[in-house]
Amino acid sequence: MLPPENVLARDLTEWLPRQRWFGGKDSPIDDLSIGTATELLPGDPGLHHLILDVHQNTTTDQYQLLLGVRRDLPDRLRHVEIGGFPEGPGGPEAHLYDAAYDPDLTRTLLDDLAGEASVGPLRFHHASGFDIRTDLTSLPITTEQSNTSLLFGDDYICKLFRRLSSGVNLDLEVNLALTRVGCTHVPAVRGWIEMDDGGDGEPVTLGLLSDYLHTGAEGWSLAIASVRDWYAHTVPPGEGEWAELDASAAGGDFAAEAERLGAATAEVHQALAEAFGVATVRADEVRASAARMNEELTATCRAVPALAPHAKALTGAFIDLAAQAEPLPVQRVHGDYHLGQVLRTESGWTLLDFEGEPARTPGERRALAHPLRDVAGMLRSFEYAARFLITKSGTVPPESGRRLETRAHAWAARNRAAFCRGYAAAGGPDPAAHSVLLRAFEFEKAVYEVRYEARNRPAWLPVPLKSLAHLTA
Ligand SMILES: Nc1ncnc2c1ncn2[C@@H]1O[C@H](COP(=O)(O)OP(=O)(O)O)[C@@H](O)[C@H]1O
Ligand SMILES: O=P(O)(O)O[C@H]1O[C@H](CO)[C@@H](O[C@H]2O[C@H](CO)[C@@H](O)[C@H](O)[C@H]2O)[C@H](O)[C@H]1O
Repeated sequence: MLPPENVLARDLTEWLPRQRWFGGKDSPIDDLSIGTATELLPGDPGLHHLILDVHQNTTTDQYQLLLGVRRDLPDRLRHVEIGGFPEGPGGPEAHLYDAAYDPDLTRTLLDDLAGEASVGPLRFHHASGFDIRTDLTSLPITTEQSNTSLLFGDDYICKLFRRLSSGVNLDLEVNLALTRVGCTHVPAVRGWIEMDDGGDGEPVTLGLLSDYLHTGAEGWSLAIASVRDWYAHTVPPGEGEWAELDASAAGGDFAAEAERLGAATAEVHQALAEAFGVATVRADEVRASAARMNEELTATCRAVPALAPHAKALTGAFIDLAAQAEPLPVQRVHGDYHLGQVLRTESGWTLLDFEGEPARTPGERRALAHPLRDVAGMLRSFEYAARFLITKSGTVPPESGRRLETRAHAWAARNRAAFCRGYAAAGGPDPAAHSVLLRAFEFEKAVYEVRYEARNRPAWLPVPLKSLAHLTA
């Protein structure tokens, strides 16, 4: 049983803005209502699937929540408690909580996927001919995420999309299409959950079950380990400045991996072109894109004044793009490409999360783009990795800021070059031959990052700002 809608809506309005994956943190919630409520498991504990309609300013976003209801809430679930009902002097009789963290309830998802269940408006599917194991216990992963993913044993990862959009989810669509054309750089899709109608006749994807690559190491962690080694690599007495050190001599050099990652990226771009086709944008459309990049810059400077000192240099890159505009080939791309979206397994690099940037509209995320847009995303990520330790921790050697900055720059430059080399050698458009386009894409992404960090992780804001200070100097 659920509490009255107004009580539930009140509790959720208070709880939602504190969630990492909530995309509307920069303005208050004007109204919240329950779009659909579907009972997936009756009893105590009980499981309900909710779609929340969240109204902010002039927009309404839909979020998905698995709501658990228990009479007694064990301590292990206290941190995900949302509220309780009915309210009374003796405390609530039942507790409401985020059921993604409750393995007693999430096993229902595997049962429903295995059985291709239909429950109310929810449809569960498995990949044709694949038998889903149902004897696995879930564990939520703890990385920085826009969605919530559950590990089922060592076998599967189930991504539950938090903010929903109408139509087939990009991640599902792209993964299925890449698998169809034989691309081995994505994990196999084993099942998905969708809802009949998002209000406009289109289905809405709610979840995606894929093979869990349990031997994989995240690109971000590998890169950070390499940067740490690079900072710890000390100069033998009397042998000069850090800047003169040979980065290849430091333990944990990442350049060979960066090069292989560049090659895998080019192969995925070719597979995306094969699966979805290639189009051409006219020169005037490229000029319009450059103008949009600049408008975004202006708006972001207004929202985050710390960006303003870099505005002139950024505008210069967008003006150069407009001035040299020519027709460009465009295709489906990753759209939010960074080191947290790639896993190194024993057989090579795997790409994850084709959903595009969470702060963009569904239309913007699906838009075709020149493949160097993804290359620019990864170059930004090398900048982030190089500067993360300087900005975020006090554990780096006690050297002066200038020397650390020099060292950060050397790591980023080495890995940027290796990635681009691998990308071009594997048949991608040569980044060196498109420097104006690449710079504009990189600055566009940096502007997005400044806004993203200001909204979601203010403590990270100095990371893109410091890198911009360097790139625009
Ligand atoms: N198939 C997989 N195998 C192993 N780990 C995965 C897999 N898919 C995702 N992950 C891990 O989960 C993290 C978040 O996944 P991602 O799809 O990027 O979620 P989000 O859209 O919420 O950012 C990844 O950075 C990776 O560490
Ligand atoms: O992975 P998501 O699809 O949720 O992407 C969003 O969050 C990312 C951070 O988790 C953010 O990426 C930025 O930070 C990364 C380090 O954490 C860095 O490697 C990226 O280069 C940087 O852009 C991403 O921009 C955002 O859309």
